[in-house]
Amino acid sequence: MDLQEYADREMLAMGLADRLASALKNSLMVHDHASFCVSGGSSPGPIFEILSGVDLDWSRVHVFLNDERWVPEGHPRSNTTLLKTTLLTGQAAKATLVPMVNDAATPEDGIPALEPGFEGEFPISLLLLGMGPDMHTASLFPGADKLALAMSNAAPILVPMRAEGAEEPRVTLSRRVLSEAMETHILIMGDEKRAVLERARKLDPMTAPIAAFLKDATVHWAP
Ligand SMILES: O=C1O[C@H](COP(=O)(O)O)[C@@H](O)[C@H](O)[C@H]1O
Repeated sequence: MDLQEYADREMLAMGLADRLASALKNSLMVHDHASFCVSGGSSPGPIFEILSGVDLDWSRVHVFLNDERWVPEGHPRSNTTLLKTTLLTGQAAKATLVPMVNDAATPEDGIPALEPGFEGEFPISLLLLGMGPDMHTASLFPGADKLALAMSNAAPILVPMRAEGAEEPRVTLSRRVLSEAMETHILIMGDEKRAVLERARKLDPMTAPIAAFLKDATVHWAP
């Protein structure tokens, strides 16, 4: 694991946005499109806002989430709404969004129509992950009902997930497709998450799902 520390959150947002933009440009030099898989939640908004103004060929970038909360678009907890309002505006409005939610009643009902949208997106060119204070990443929550399936080598692309720590049913990309990404960055902020990450490094991925991604990742942290 490579750790990149920043003096504050503003420096982190600028530094990480710059790293992600460079990685996308490099990927577009050698591939017809870049698949950019991003986290949701409360942390990445400022990075997305900076990235949305970067001049690159967004028309060749396919953007999708690590995971989604099974809520309608426009809901305050919708990761898709976060993406649409912070990243997919300005220059980046030309990017293609691969949907991770639809109007089916449950993730189980919705997944069959969503999975074909991911054809041609793997391996992921550039992966941005977050981490919750319970060591979950994407919607790979410790103790979740389908965690064993989602962490297995035989996992499908998308896995429905329910967990005590999650407020609503979720859909998540499986560990298999996330861990094959060409380049991985992890965003964490605050002393609590830093301490949690240090603990996670010593644990197995079924207890600390973020541990499955640390080996080849760059972790970006600010107080
Ligand atoms: O629920 C989620 O949580 C994690 C961490 O989010 P944060 O609010 O603590 O930054 C996020 O990476 C994931 O995409 C999201 O669905």
